[in-house]
Amino acid sequence: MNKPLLEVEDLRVRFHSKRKTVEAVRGISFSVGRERIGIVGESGSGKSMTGRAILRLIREPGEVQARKILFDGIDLQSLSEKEMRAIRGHRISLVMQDPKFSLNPVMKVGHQIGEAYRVHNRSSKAEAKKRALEMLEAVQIRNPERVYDSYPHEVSGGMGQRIMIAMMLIPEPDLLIADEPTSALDVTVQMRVLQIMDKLVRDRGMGLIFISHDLNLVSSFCDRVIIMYGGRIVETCKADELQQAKHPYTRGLLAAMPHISSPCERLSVLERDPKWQEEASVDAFI
Ligand SMILES: Nc1ncnc2c1ncn2[C@@H]1O[C@H](COP(=O)(O)OP(=O)(O)OP(=O)(O)O)[C@@H](O)[C@H]1O
Repeated sequence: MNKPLLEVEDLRVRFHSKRKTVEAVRGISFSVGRERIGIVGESGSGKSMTGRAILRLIREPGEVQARKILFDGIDLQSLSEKEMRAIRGHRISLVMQDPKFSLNPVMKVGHQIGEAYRVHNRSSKAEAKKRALEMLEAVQIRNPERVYDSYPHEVSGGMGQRIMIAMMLIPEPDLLIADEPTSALDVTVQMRVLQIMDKLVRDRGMGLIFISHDLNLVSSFCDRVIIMYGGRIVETCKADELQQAKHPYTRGLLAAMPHISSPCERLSVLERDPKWQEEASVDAFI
C-alpha cells in the first residue's frame, strides 16, 4: 500500500461548559488511502465531529487535540488559518448533511459553483460557467441553465443537496469528506451521486470518507468501514466483511436493520454495554 493520504492519530474532540465536558471523540486513530472509507455509528457517536476536526472546523467551546493529523505529508495542525483555507474546499472538501450551511443565500447558485472552480483554477468566467453547467448536469439537475440562475431559496432541499455536491466536487479535491451526503436524495439521484464520487476515487485517486447511518449502503459502496460508538472506534473491517463483524455493537446495528428478503414483525433492540466506551479504541490503519 502506498503512503496514506490522511493519517489521524489519537484524535480527541471535547466541548467544555461550566457544568461539564462532553467528550465527543475519544482518542481515535485511522488512515485513509486513495479509497472509500465508511464511518458508521449511531447518532452522537462522533462521526461528524471527526470530519470537522480534520478540517479544523470546530469552534469554541470545542477543543481538538491529536498526536497527528497528516494530510499528504502536511501537518494540518501546524498550518495558519490562511494556509488552512487554501486546503479547505480545494484539496479537502466537505459535503455536509444540510445544504443550508454551505450555500450562500444571497448569491446565485451558478455563481457559487463557478467561483468554487475559479478560486483554485485560473480560468475565464466562460470556462467556469461551462464547467458549472456540466457539473449541474452530472448531478442530474434537469434544467441546469435555470438552476444556474436561481438563488438557493428558489430550489428544493434535494436539489440544494445536489448543488452543494456539485460545488464540492468541481475543484476535484484529493480528499472528500461526505457527511450523510445522499440521505435527502431519492434513490436514482443517490446512485448518480455515488457513481460520481466512485469515478473520482477510481480515475483520479481521490480519497473518500463517507459518513453514514446506512450500513447496507456503506458495505456495498465503500472499501473499508470504521464503526464508531461513544466517540471511539470499536471495530474496523473490510466493507464486504461487515456482515461477519465481531463486535457486539456492530452485530447489534446489523440486527437492527430491516431486510426486505426476510421480513419480521419486530426489529431487535440494540442492547448496550458500558464497557464498549471504556475499551481501548481500535486503530483503523491500512
Ligand atoms: N457544540 C457542542 N457542544 C456540546 N456537545 C456537542 C457540540 N457539538 C456536538 N456535540 C456532541 O458531540 C457528540 C458527537 O456529535 P456528532 O455530531 O459527531 O455525532 P454524529 O455521530 O455525527 O451524529 P449524527 O449521525 O446524528 O450526525 C454528540 O454527543 C454531540 O451532542
